[in-house]
Amino acid sequence: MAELTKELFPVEESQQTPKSPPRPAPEPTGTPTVIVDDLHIVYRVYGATTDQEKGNAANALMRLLRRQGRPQMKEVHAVKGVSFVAYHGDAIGIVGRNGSGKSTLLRAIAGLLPPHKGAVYTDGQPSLLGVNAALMRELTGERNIVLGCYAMGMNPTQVKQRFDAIVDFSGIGDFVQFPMSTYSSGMGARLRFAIASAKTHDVLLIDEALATGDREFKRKSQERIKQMRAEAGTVFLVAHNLDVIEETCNRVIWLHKGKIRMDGDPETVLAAYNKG
Ligand SMILES: Nc1ncnc2c1ncn2[C@@H]1O[C@H](COP(=O)(O)OP(=O)(O)OP(=O)(O)O)[C@@H](O)[C@H]1O
Repeated sequence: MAELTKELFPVEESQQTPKSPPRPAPEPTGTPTVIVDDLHIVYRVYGATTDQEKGNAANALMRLLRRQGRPQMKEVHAVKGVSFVAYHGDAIGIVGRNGSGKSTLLRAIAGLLPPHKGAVYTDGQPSLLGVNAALMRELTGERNIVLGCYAMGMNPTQVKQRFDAIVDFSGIGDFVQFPMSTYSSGMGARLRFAIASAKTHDVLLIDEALATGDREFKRKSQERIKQMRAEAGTVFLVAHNLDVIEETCNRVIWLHKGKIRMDGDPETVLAAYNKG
């Protein structure tokens, strides 16, 4: 998740505007699965300092004294009036600079963040698969597979049926018997993806999950995403690696400072994004 100081690489507005007018989003291909209607997400950060308060001893002392009273509150307007409709079979890549609101949008679609204004409607249960997805580090891979499958609504017979395939797909081998705290970040990400993709999801939200796997795992996971699309779910994918998005998605949404700058086919949107 990004931090407050994310806007590290601002560029001129004029540089970011695509030369050709944005193409409309692709024609609907199925029934709507996710409707995002004028969505606004605002974070409230307590104890934040203002610009005038930074940087000297007197201000630091004042801050210390003020903390005895009510903490200061700062609002971060992370998503600003985003609207779109996603359909069955869509794999939508979300691109944008650091801090543009990609992870926030995914978390809002997953129902983890309440809208400040507007609404998200989903047909079916959205599942968010992020690099920090909730597996338990102190438990073994085996235990996490079993608990993860139960958490996704499988019964014991289904868990037994899928267990070996999950271990195979993750490629972690004998490490499955060790606590996840002994895994590298890539191994953890692979296991998370293997568990989450063992089930057909109505709406699967993937946040950078492919970024840490090696080349072979990336190839396998792209195949799996294609398969999930074919099984009529909707996939959202946030990744900084644009090749992954180009190869996996049929549609791309470009977020800029919390707003949609472009929504359309990958070729057009990524070309404009790369120029920006
Ligand atoms: N928990 C939070 N509390 C306060 N502000 C937050 C929080 N999470 C994100 N933000 C702010 O919201 C804005 C959007 O952040 P977000 O993480 O959604 O962007 P992102 O596009 O996913 O960034 P990145 O590419 O770096 O992951 C940023 O200004 C960020 O600082």
